[in-house]
Amino acid sequence: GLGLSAKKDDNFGEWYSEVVVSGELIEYYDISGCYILRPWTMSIWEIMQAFFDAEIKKMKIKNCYFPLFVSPGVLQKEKDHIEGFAPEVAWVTKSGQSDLDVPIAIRPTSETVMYPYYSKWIRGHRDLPLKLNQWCNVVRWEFSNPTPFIRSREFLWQEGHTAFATKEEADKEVLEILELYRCIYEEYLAIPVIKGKKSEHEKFAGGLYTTSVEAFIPNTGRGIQGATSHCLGQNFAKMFEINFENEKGERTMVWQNSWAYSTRTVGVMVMVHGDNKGLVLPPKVAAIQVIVIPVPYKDADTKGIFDACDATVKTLTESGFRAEADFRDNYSPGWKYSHWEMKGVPLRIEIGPKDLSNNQVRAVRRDNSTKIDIPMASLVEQVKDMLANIHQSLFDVAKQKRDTCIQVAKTWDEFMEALSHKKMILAPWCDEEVCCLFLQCCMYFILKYKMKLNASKCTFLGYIVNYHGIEANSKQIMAIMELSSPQSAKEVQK
Ligand SMILES: O=C(C[C@H]1NCCC[C@H]1O)Cn1cnc2c(c1=O)CCCC2
Ligand SMILES: [Mg+2]
Repeated sequence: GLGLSAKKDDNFGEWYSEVVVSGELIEYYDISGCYILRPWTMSIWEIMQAFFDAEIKKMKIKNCYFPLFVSPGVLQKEKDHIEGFAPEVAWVTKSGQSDLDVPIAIRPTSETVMYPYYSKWIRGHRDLPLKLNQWCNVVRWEFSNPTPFIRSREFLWQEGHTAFATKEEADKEVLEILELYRCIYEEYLAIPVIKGKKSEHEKFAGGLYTTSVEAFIPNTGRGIQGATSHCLGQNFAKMFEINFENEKGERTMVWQNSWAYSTRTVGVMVMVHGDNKGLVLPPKVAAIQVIVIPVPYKDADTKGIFDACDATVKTLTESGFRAEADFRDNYSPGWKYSHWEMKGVPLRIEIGPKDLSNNQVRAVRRDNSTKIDIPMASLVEQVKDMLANIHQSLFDVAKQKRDTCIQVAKTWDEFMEALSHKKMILAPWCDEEVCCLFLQCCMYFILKYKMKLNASKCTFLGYIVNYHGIEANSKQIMAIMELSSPQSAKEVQK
């Protein structure tokens, strides 16, 4: 088909909705907030899953699978955290023509599904640590504007649920998992993230403390939560009576963690790296890293060109790269260039009559369109370098864009100034209830006044940056503004 009609910097929302479809990641579905994940998405998801699954297996975390359905009794068990979310819970009330006598909830997350069984399975200290994870879908009947990958009514994720005898073990694992999430974003998706601890107000209500990796979307000037790793303390152990007899024979409650990342990762990758020609896939997660296009010339040696393409794919595949050739005879080379650019394939190799006679190929980078001629003899070496370069360059560009959006604010006026310019604000943060509440109110009126809209919710995430070094020299806090909807961010910009 033709190129994108919306430009990324002119109409970000439009551009995003279009590029996820044109790039063949998503097909829209007739139920609002639900999307079809096409193979181009699943291949990205599976590459990340393979990494994360291998890493948690090294940590002796085992996969399991709990039912999709939650009985109402247990769901209400966790009072303070569930009631804030209740409207989002989807229920099954009928089977066929007949009503169920008791409606059944569909899991929005699995604490209440799993923990009654943790209580049953954990008796003595020898049953600890109990460390389980599941790869599954969850359903949350969101009301604010649905966005593919970022906010949908059903999504895929992994959810880890672990139980330990001591707080020290739990605290340690929270950060080990957070590091894996940083790795997914920075080493696989080439997206810089900030590790942080959420404010009391923003943490998971059922937990003790929440850590997360926060990404930044330059086009909206907003932070976005990338993944979370919570220490639940003994809150759920108290509620679900998950206790054990320790070495001294005392009955004591377990210390728990829960952690997740989801298909939201794919949406963040599209938003950060995509451009007006389409998707730009970081090489580590590209199902096809190198696409080889034959450029036959009317009377040129077409067979020779095709054979050279085959040989190129074979050599690259044998060297561990994901390479394919596009031999379709019903599309022109030019059409194929645009098609594979739209799908974000990191590297294109063209082989025409000249390349053939010079025993070389023409390589074109998707991220910055630079072209180089590569002698067949050094094909593998140079493709390896180019793909590594593309990853690093995608990361550096994203980091530079984010860092230029970080503004230090030490006074209220500086804060306001930065806020109105779609900045990510680095400000001192005391996390005192009063101060936080005051800030919340001010933010609400600012947004309301500025936007003459009823700002549905503005989330002010205070962060204690646990970065090495920063914590040593000051309690500087990364405060990340996440407005609840893109249009409100645009309004603030005006
Ligand atoms: O899901 C979590 C916490 C935790 N769940 C397990 C994985 C890690 C982390 O996401 C928070 N949460 C978010 N959203 C909802 C709920 C909820 O508990 C409960 C019901 C409705 C929607
Ligand atoms: Mg939610």
